Amino acid sequence: MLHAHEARTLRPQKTASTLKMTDITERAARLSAFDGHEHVWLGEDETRGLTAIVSIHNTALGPALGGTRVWPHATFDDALTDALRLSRGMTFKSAIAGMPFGGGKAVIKADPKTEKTPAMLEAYAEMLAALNGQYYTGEDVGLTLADANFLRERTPNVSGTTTGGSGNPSPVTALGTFLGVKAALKHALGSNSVKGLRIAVQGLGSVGWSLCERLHAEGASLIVADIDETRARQAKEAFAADVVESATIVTAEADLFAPCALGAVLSKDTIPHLGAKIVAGAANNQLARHEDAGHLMPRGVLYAPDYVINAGGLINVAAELDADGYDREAVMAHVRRIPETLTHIFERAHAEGRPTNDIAQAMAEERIGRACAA
Ligand SMILES: NC(=O)c1ccc[n+]([C@@H]2O[C@H](COP(=O)([O-])OP(=O)(O)OC[C@H]3O[C@@H](n4cnc5c(N)ncnc54)[C@H](O)[C@@H]3O)[C@@H](O)[C@H]2O)c1
Repeated sequence: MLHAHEARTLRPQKTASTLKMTDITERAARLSAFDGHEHVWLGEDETRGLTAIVSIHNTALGPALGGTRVWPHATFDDALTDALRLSRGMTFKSAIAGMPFGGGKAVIKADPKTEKTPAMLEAYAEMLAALNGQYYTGEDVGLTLADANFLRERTPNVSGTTTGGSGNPSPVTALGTFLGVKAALKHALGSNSVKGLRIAVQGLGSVGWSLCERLHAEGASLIVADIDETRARQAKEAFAADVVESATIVTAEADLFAPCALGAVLSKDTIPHLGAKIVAGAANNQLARHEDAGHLMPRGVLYAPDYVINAGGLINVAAELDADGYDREAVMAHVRRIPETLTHIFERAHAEGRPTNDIAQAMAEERIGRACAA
C-alpha cells in the first residue's frame, strides 16, 4: 500500500488509455476542508467525459473505503470540498463502527441523469484499478447498484454489488438509521415508538425511501420532500405522506427530522428555524461546519451524529471484503448495536454538556490514535 505523499503519479493499467491521473493533494491542501488528507487524486478523461476525485483521508485503521458520488457540483472546488468532507467522515464512521478500514470517498463531477455513460464509468474503473488497493468503493448518491456491478466487472476494488457481492447497502443503512431514530426518540421522549409521531424525511432515494417504508409500517405520519417530483408523488401515494418543498422541510413542524438527501442541511442559518427537536437521518455531512452543532445545543435539539447513525451500509460492504467471507448474521448483529453506540453518545454528551458530534469525534479519534500508537 502507498503511504502519505509517497506517490506523485499513477498510470492506468491499459497502455492506450486516455485517462490522465494527477496527484492533487497539494491543491486540495489549500481548501479549508483538507484536514490532513493523505492523498487526493484527480482522474480526467476528456474523450470519455470523466472528471473524478478520489480522496483518501486516513488509512491508520486500514485501506480507504467509501462510496462514489456522482453529482453536478457548480465548481470543481465544490466537488473537491464535498469529496474531502465525505472522506473525512468515512474515517470517523469506520473508526466508531470498529471496522478495519480508513476513510476515503470519490466524487465524479457530472449529472447522474444525463452525463453518466458506460464510457465514463469505464474510465473511472481504470482509475480505481490504477489506485491498486488504496481505495475500495461502492454506491452513493448518483451511483447505482447497476453502476457498481459495471465497475466490479472491470476492477476488484468495488463492494456492494450483486456480481459476487452482498448487494445494495442502502437497505442496511436504512435499517441502522431506523434503529437510530428509535434510540434518539427513546433518549429525548422516553419511548422508542414512532406510532403517531410526525416525522419529516428529506430525500426519498435508496435510503430515504427504505426508511419511510419502515416508519410508515410502524405507524408514523410522514412529511416528505424530494427535488425529484415523481419521487415525492410516489411517497404521497405509498405512505399517505404530506409533501412539502425541499426548502421548507427543515422548518416543518415535526417530532423528528431525518435528513436523507445531501449534506450541509444544518447550518447557523437553518438551525434557528428547525421545526423538530430531534435530528436523526442518513445523509452524510449534515452539519455545514462541525461547530454548527453549538447552535443546536442551546435550542435543546438532539442530534444523532450522521456517521454513527448511517454506518449500516459501511458495516455491510466492509463485511464483504472480510477475508473470512461475508456473514449476513454478523452484519445484522453489528447494525443492531448502532442504537447502543448512539445512546452512549447521547448520555455522555448530556453528562459532559458537550455536543453529540464532539463526543462522537473524540471516540473515533481515540481509536485512530490507538491504531497509530500501536
Ligand atoms: N446508500 C447508502 O448506503 C448510504 C450510506 C451512508 C450514507 N448515505 C447518505 O445518505 C444520503 C442518501 O443516500 P442515497 O443512497 O439514498 O442517495 P440517492 O441518490 O438514492 O437519493 C438521494 C435523494 O435525495 C434527493 N435530493 C437531492 N437533493 C435534495 C434536496 N436538496 N432536497 C430534497 N431531496 C434531495 C434526490 O432527488 C434523491 O431522491 C446521502 O447523503 C448519502 O451520502 C447513504
